[in-house]
Amino acid sequence: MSRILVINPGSTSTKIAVFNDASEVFRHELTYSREDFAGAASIMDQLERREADIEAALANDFPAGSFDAVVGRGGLVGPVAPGGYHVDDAFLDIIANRPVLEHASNLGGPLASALASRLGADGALALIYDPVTVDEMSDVCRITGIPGIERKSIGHHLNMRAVARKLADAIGTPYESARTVIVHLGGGSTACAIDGGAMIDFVSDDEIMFSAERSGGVPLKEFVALAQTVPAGELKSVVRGSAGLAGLLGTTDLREIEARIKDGDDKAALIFDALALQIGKTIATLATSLSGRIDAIALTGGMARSTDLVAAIKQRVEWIAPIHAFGGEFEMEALALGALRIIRGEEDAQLVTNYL
Ligand SMILES: Nc1ncnc2c1ncn2[C@@H]1O[C@H](COP(=O)(O)OP(=O)(O)O)[C@@H](O)[C@H]1O
Ligand SMILES: CCCC(=O)OP(=O)(O)O
Repeated sequence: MSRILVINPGSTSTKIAVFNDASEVFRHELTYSREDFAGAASIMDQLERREADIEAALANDFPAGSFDAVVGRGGLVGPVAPGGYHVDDAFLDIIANRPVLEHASNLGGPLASALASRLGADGALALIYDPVTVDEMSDVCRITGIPGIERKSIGHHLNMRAVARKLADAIGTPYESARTVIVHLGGGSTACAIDGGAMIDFVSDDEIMFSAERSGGVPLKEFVALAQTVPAGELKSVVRGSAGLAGLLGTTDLREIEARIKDGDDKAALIFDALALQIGKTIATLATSLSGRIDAIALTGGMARSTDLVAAIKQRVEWIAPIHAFGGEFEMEALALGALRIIRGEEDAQLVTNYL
């Protein structure tokens, strides 16, 4: 039996789980407020506190030597192939000194490395799996109208690939030959088109659909004008954090918005309709990348738990292909199963230096 520690750092939480082979035997969520990290100038400054909290949460049940592998969600390391990666010095150097973007998932690798040393058995692996910057985009999908600006494949690859496999099972088509569109709907929303097992096109959280707290795509002329009025340090929060449902309706909680609609709030109803429309437009865009030949579409992430939102999206785009909802995320399971395949030798863990 192999024992695997799974770590998933988010902006306000660290989710941890322990798996004995493929069976989850322990799960815990450590939550944080803004004040907890008030003294942390960068994401990496949160490392010590998060590491100590994970060790404390595991101390009673899992002493030093307990784990064969520690696998983290992460991070913005740069364009790499899908799969598992050793968290080695080169990986840690990139994440600490030149990540693609500041994001909580950058802590996944450093936490996996530190905890494999402290709690791992002899030779325990420190891994990440399907990092946020997996890139399989086809060349034609990268092009924009501005020389030097290319579209990027940055988002929820880990959950999307796990859901794509579930979708393939649900429709009875091998994952490797299914043509699907997968949409992750959460704090940030991203989406991809899959053909031949590869994510050949990818829509990031700043391109089309807005989400709970991110802007999606906006008219550039308006944005350039706005950018001239906002201090440089505050611009990021205009598109990430204070945007989307947070900016439009003052809450990131879709359940609260649905309650407002039931109470007769017309503005909430309009924004909800716009949310479904923008998600539908994202799906239609990716349908074009698959030349319209699509077996099925999957909706996942927290917002895919909303039956009303799923119905509103279906109404817009079910003409493209059947739509399946997989509410929530499957990241912990995906990380554990990826690590297990590596421990069993069914898959090789790679080195980021092979790509970067
Ligand atoms: N049962 C539900 N019904 C409607 N919306 C939900 C439900 N559960 C979660 N959500 C919404 O999903 C969004 C958060 O998605 P999630 O994937 O958990 O986010 P994160 O990106 O932070 O992990 C929020 O807008 C939340 O209100
Ligand atoms: C940075 C890309 C991945 C992402 O947006 O994750 P969250 O929605 O968890 O912030």
